[in-house]
Amino acid sequence: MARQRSACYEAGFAVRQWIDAPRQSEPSATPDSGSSPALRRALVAPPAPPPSSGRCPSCGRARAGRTGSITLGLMADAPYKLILLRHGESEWNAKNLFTGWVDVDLTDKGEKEAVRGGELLKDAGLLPDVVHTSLQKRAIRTAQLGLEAADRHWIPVHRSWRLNERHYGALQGKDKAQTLAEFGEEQFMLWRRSYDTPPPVLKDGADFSQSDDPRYATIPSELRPRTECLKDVVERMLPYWYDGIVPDLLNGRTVLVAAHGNSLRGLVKHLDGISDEDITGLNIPTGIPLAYELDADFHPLKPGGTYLDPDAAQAAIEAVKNQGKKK
Ligand SMILES: O=C(O)[C@@H](CO)OP(=O)(O)O
Repeated sequence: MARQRSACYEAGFAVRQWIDAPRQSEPSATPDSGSSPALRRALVAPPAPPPSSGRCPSCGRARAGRTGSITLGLMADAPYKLILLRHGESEWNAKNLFTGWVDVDLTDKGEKEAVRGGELLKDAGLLPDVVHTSLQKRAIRTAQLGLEAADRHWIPVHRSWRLNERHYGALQGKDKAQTLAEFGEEQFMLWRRSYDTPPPVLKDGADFSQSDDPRYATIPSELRPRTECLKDVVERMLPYWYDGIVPDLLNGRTVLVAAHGNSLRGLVKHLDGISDEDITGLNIPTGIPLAYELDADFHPLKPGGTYLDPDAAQAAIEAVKNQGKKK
């Protein structure tokens, strides 16, 4: 897979600078706050910067450096632990329908996959400290079932529409095999897997539109998707990666992201630096945790991460790939 790290990496560097800066809203720790001298030094004194930290390795621009921030004592060292989990089989996965933002539930099989996902986490000793999900039932329930199985049902939960499945536009509710037969393989694959060709727009108020769904009422109209290609998903997901998830990683938390086939494809593309061409061939299986260890610049130590059940993942990836061909 070709690595491609340009605009996104730049954005990461910019956000890293923001993260490194002192935050107005956090309580300030001062030398008078009653802590031990060693703790006070750790909180207040800037650490000696590592030799390579003066410049961004990608663009050569000067780094901001971590100076005098009260977050210093809270920063954890890499590697950071991140687990990605696609929801278990949904009712519309089972029916082979384009789903997108339609809020369908898990099937019995999907519930079992979610529980198994949690058991895999427990067996691997990879216990999440915090979970991030979309606003969609299939991801929310997968996270709950998986965390119960791992005995981590009590950890903090954060949800964002930015982790939602890709909005499938006017294809939402359509049968994949019929769509393939009607439009031909080339058009079908362009809509389904190309990086930058969205399906036709789904008009507000049409069947399977979410225009009146109260959970999306606070998204400004111009940001609310009516169709999306993967590029659109990456663009709306990355702000949440940087603002919602990266701070948890920096604080040393093991982070579980329970989301969807295409929002996770977008995140994997970003993490692994996969090119726009190569991402068309990447499919994510339902219910099998994908674990990453990330270095200080949030690059995977092992490209592609590690599926906790690699054999099952391989079989499930093939099944996702061939979905349109199902009769
Ligand atoms: O229909 C959908 O929303 C997605 C995920 O189930 O399908 P695909 O894998 O075809 O992108």
